[in-house]
Amino acid sequence: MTITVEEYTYRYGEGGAGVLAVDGVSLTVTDGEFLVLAGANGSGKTTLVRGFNGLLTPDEGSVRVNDRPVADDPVAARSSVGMVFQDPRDGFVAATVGADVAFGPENLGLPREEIDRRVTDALDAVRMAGRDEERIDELSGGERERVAIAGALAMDPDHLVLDEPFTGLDWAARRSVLARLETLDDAGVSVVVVTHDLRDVAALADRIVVLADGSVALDTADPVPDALTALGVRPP
Ligand SMILES: Nc1ncnc2c1ncn2[C@@H]1O[C@H](COP(=O)(O)OP(=O)(O)OP(=O)(O)O)[C@@H](O)[C@H]1O
Repeated sequence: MTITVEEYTYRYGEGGAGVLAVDGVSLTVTDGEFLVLAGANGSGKTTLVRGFNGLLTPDEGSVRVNDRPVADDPVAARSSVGMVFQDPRDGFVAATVGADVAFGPENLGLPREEIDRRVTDALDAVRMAGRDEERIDELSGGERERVAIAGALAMDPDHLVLDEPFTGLDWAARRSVLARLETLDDAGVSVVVVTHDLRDVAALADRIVVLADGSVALDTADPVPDALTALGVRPP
């Protein structure tokens, strides 16, 4: 179970004429690996991870998920790679918390009891237990982010990618989500967390990859604080 990125290059703009956002990145995320992808604003982190499940198609290079090219089977990639973005305002498909988290598992055609079990479990992990009936448009920003994380957890993906997941989360929710990520990681799920602040995740990370100007500037299990600072990343 791996995500394999080879020479991923992506340019924004009509026909790829604009900004070169990611410039030939190669990266493998293995089974049960906890990878932190860091880098200053605009270094290409989001553009890179959006290719992991086919939300973006690279102009050059390729992404394979579990040895299958994403371009050949984007539907398989989307169920295998769970993805959560910061400020998931437009990402909700239902009006209430429980219905939204249940939507993914329902589409997998799972039995009702299994769906209910996953929804309960995922809401518990983000400290939203018992709030199934609440309307998403009446939640705070951090609560909405927690629902989005629960939605990804309920899919039970092989890989979980979280783009700036902790920014809006209070300390209790943050600790709870981190504990769940650790459990999943121990169970063999690979976890990719995008951040420019390593304090929350340094203890869990197996490896830290730092992007600068769309390229890999650092790929290490044991980063030197000065090297991180120089790349615009706050050390743990
Ligand atoms: N929709 C877009 N249209 C044009 N350029 C874009 C678009 N999205 C991102 N870019 C540019 O691509 C580059 C990489 O952006 P990206 O969002 O991948 O960086 P990031 O590392 O995730 O940044 P941040 O830490 O701010 O989230 C930046 O120069 C950015 O201005």
